[in-house]
Amino acid sequence: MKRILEEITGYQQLVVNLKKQKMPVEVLKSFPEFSSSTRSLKQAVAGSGQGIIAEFKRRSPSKEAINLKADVIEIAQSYEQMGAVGMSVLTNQRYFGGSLEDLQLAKSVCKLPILRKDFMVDPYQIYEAKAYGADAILLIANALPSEKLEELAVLAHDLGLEILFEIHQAEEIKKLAPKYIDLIGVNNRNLRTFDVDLQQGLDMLPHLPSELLKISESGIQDRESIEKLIQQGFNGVLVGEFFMKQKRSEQQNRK
Ligand SMILES: O=P(O)(O)OC[C@@H](O)[C@@H](O)c1c[nH]c2ccccc12
Repeated sequence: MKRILEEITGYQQLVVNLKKQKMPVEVLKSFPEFSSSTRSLKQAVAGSGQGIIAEFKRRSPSKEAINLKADVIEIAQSYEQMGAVGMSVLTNQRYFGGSLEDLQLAKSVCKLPILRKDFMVDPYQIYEAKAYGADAILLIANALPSEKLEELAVLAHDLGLEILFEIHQAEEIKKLAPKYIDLIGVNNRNLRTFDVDLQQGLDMLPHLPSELLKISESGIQDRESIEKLIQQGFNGVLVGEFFMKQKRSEQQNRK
């Protein structure tokens, strides 16, 4: 599997090409969700003791298959029942087996704020996110130059979308002005090597602005880790594979 970050330049070209085949921004603007108000992920995390953002992903570049037959409707509803404060939906087909339709469905069957999890490289994707019902988008510090991050952040905020700004090293926080950051996502997974280290994320906490909400992302495989991360200062966690595998065994047990 090729390394994701190295592919982002190629990915940028892919989005530009797709855009040509896809609907114009004017059409996206006519989607009902485009003019509806957003649900705040930031407030949901701030208002909860341990803000669990539960992620929907069928596969991943580091693990391949996770839960290929997963049904987004069923999972969105069960995440809500389980007490998650938000849901993250992978819309990337190539690496994660997701789609914008998954996002749209998730939004329509639960009341949770929804994060569009994808590699955002072009303003078109921000319009798309809004049109398909996202309440927040992901921006990865390491993936783009500061000017591009700011351009995407300005547009996202103009459209009423919140921003989860993902970093893997403390100094990356400087790549985007704090006014654009609704939530900081500390990714425990190195996107180049796929190595996961929860302690590295914990060690970053003292170096991050105290007034911003912090989410620990990736590689969280049990309840104890969630508790530890929250106790030590994270405001929330983002968990994908662990929950998706639980759902897969529930599905299998029912058969
Ligand atoms: O499945 P995990 O290990 O719990 O990880 C979830 C989430 O953090 C991960 O999917 C992720 C973190 N940053 C990303 C950037 C793009 C795509 C996916 C991701």
